[in-house]
Amino acid sequence: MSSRSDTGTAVDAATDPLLTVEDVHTYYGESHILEGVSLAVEEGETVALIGRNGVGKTTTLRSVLQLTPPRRGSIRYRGEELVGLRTHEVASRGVGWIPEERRMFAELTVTENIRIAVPKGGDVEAAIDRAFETFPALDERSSAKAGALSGGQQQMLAIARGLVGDNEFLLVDEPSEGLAPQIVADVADAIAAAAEEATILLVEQNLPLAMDLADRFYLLDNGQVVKEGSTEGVSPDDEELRRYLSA
Ligand SMILES: Nc1ncnc2c1ncn2[C@@H]1O[C@H](COP(=O)(O)OP(=O)(O)OP(=O)(O)O)[C@@H](O)[C@H]1O
Repeated sequence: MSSRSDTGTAVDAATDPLLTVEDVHTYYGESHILEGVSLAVEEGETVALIGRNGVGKTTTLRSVLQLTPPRRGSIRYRGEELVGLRTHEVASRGVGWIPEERRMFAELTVTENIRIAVPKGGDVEAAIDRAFETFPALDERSSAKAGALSGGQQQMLAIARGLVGDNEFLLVDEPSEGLAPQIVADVADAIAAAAEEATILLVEQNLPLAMDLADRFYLLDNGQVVKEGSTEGVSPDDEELRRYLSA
């Protein structure tokens, strides 16, 4: 939509979304996994990507990161085309990835893990202080080896590492996977804290969690978006969503 200012100049009232995924087709070999996925994430939003196992949620994140480059379609970040870039080039634009397996250095301490996630030239001590401020539970375990942390604490550390990596946009894959319900609540708090600092595209099969954390959602099925909308007023018991999510 565009409007006119008093001086009569055309002003673009709508700004581009931070991330625009348009008609993306991604394959593993001959397997056509994403069959024309389109979605958008506005700056400051948390958007959930939901859907049952194997529908293409992780593949969507991998497509954005150019880990599995799409064969067709467009993915724009701040208006710039990402398709054709290398993954490190996407990362250097401020796009961080928190994969399901929560990559970290098990033999290093919590503090060391955060320290090495700070980009070259960054203020390491300030970044560590800020991470511990955002995630006090990590502060309490600062000298523990990452490998000795609980699953929930490891997830928190993975999110903290994503944030200190100077990322304005985080792709978070299934943070609640394999965690006990009371731990999931802590991880939800950590994501909510991260959402204060970054825009988030969150893959999550835990519907109540996704609805709680996200402003909007996209429901994927068989490599296509079949439903999207605001999470406001959507019940985690929503029958249609549940039907799509049950295996
Ligand atoms: N490296 C790969 N090579 C071939 N097929 C793959 C590969 N990775 C994923 N797939 C297949 O692609 C499809 C989509 O997988 P994807 O991981 O994107 O699903 P998902 O929605 O994230 O589900 P999940 O929660 O199980 O990860 C699945 O059928 C999966 O078996």
